[in-house]
Amino acid sequence: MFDLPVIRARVPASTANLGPGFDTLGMALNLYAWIEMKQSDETRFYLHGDQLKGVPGDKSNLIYEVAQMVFEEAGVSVPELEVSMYSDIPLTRGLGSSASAIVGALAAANALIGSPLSEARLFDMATAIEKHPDNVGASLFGGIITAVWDGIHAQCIRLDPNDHLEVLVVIPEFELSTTKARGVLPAEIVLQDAVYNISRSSLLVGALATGNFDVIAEAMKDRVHQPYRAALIPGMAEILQEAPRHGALGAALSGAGPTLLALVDGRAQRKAELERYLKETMQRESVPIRMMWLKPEAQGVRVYTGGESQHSFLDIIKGESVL
Ligand SMILES: Nc1ncnc2c1ncn2[C@@H]1O[C@H](COP(=O)(O)OP(=O)(O)O)[C@@H](O)[C@H]1O
Ligand SMILES: N[C@@H](CCOP(=O)(O)O)C(=O)O
Repeated sequence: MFDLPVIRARVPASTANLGPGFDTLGMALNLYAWIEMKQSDETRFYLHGDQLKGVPGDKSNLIYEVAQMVFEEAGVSVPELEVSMYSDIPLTRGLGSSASAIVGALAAANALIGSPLSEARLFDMATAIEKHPDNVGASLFGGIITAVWDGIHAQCIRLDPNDHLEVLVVIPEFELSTTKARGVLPAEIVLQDAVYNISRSSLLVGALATGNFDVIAEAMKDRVHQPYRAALIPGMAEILQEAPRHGALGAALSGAGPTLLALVDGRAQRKAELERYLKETMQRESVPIRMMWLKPEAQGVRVYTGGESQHSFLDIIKGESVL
């Protein structure tokens, strides 16, 4: 019965939209979740680290549910699983924790049964579960992706991130679910706003593809979702407008928020100024935050197929070489 291998997967966090690319642009970040999955006689979850507090440790866990979708699709039965997980990706903050769980579960479950499903099929399934392709595409393929979904199939083009691109994230100490942040959006937008966003989103893809950073401040502006979501995040409207004056290439809400993100040219000398500006602005708004310098992650989900190890799961992920 227990003839299936032990699967370990490392999945990157992601930031979606990058301003104007609502539900289409995504970028993987060098912040990760790790999942170990194996067949078991009884379903058990081992959830490690501060970021997974409150996540269910039974069959209602998203990872178990998504893994079962893979088995069903492939026509195999693996009803009981042992899942260990550690994550550095904060939950419900706009850094793609749900996408990382979905992509990690899809990739691990598929590998567990010998990878019968193609990457393209996993992308379709991930998008159908998450409902938009931006985060899941970035976690699956890494780099920067520009994606479309027709309700059945997802397609994307992946760009290698420019080596000089760095990302400063400002993570408020409160949760904002994607469902709530989508609930404040209007059902329809006017033509001028559509043109405003299409032109900037296209410019941004061009800028990121060519390394022409000069246009990024303009290219990250948005009229489709951020103006509506700004009411949910004190300090956001000011930061999006002013961050370029303090050393950012441009700034945006990360995904559905509440995290704010500044793109930065790593060669610039104004990182301390930007940090100070962001900290002071959020302090003035009485919003506790933490800040993190990140880089775009070129690699998407990485899957390791192995056997039982004499090392503990946490030791294994700390020293990735023994994966
Ligand atoms: N490892 C996980 N296991 C189970 N559920 C998870 C996991 N990670 C995230 N989730 C689910 O995803 C939700 C957060 O998703 P969402 O509101 O889209 O925010 P985020 O921007 O972090 O993706 C959590 O409240 C939880 O229900
Ligand atoms: N395009 C989506 C992205 C949601 O990202 P998340 O990381 O907040 O889940 C949206 O803007 O609603």
